[in-house]
Amino acid sequence: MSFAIKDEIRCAGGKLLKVAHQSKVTGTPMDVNLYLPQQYYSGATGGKKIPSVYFLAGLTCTPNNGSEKAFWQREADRYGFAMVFPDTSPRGDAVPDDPEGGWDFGKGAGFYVNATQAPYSTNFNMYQYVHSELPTALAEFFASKQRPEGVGAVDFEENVAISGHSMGGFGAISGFLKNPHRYKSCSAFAPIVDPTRTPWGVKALTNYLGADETAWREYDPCALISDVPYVAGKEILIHYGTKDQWMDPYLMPQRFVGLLPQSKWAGHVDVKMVDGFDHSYYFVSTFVPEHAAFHAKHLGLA
Ligand SMILES: N[C@@H](CCC(=O)N[C@@H](CS)C(=O)NCC(=O)O)C(=O)O
Repeated sequence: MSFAIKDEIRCAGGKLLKVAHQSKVTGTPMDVNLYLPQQYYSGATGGKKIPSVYFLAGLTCTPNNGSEKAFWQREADRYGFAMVFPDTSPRGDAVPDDPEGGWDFGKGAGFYVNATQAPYSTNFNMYQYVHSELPTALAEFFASKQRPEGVGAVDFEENVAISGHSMGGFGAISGFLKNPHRYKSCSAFAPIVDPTRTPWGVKALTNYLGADETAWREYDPCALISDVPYVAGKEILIHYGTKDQWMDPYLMPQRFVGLLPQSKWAGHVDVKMVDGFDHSYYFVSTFVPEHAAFHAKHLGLA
């Protein structure tokens, strides 16, 4: 599968590539931003492939929000990992949107699930897109590219970690717990962890998966943290700001946090409440260095 490189921007010690490709699972063109760190260009990896961190953005976002405002790039250079910033939904005139005209569902709000309900099921297959089609497509594309002498190879499929913000934090945690062998580590900034009981989650899951709540369990962090057996060595790091304007009733971490001590993941999920921070990328960018160090450790870089 081929990607068109729309822009290649010098950034920190590497480059930010804005690319686009035709997705089979969404049936639409998809934009993706990639950050290739300085080690990619210098080849200074000791012969090892450069691992990747996937960052899933929140409601209303495109691949640009995370790559412009989260400041992952210097951290990627520090440890030597690539960043993948996918879009948050399929887009285009043929893609059905929120009939209510809201920004919390439809375009820009794919919730990283595979929709089963018409008319959304044709395009809104963001779970399969992010966790399967995109990594395979990136691996194939980079394998097919002629690498100049000394340029490092990137691992988009095996030595990989996942992170996300808000709706993207939900996508990162649910994707990680549904595939606990696939990602080395998971982190989230202000994630929606109780989607079956909070307005953004209920609206999205009803429309994408139907009114039968048993279908929601497949993606629900509260259900998954209780049901999924612990996998040795895996950890989840989560930050919330105490002044997050969406905390109540949209994010609502209380039930998830309350389930942790009895869960199989007890002791392996670190939820940090940080005083005075809100929901914005000022909050996200402040804690990206801590998340980068966490992922670097799990990716064997630190
Ligand atoms: N109406 C607001 C609310 C949605 C919102 O807060 N989105 C968060 C994620 S849940 C976000 O990252 N917004 C874009 C940004 O801050 O760059 C917006 O359009 O941004």
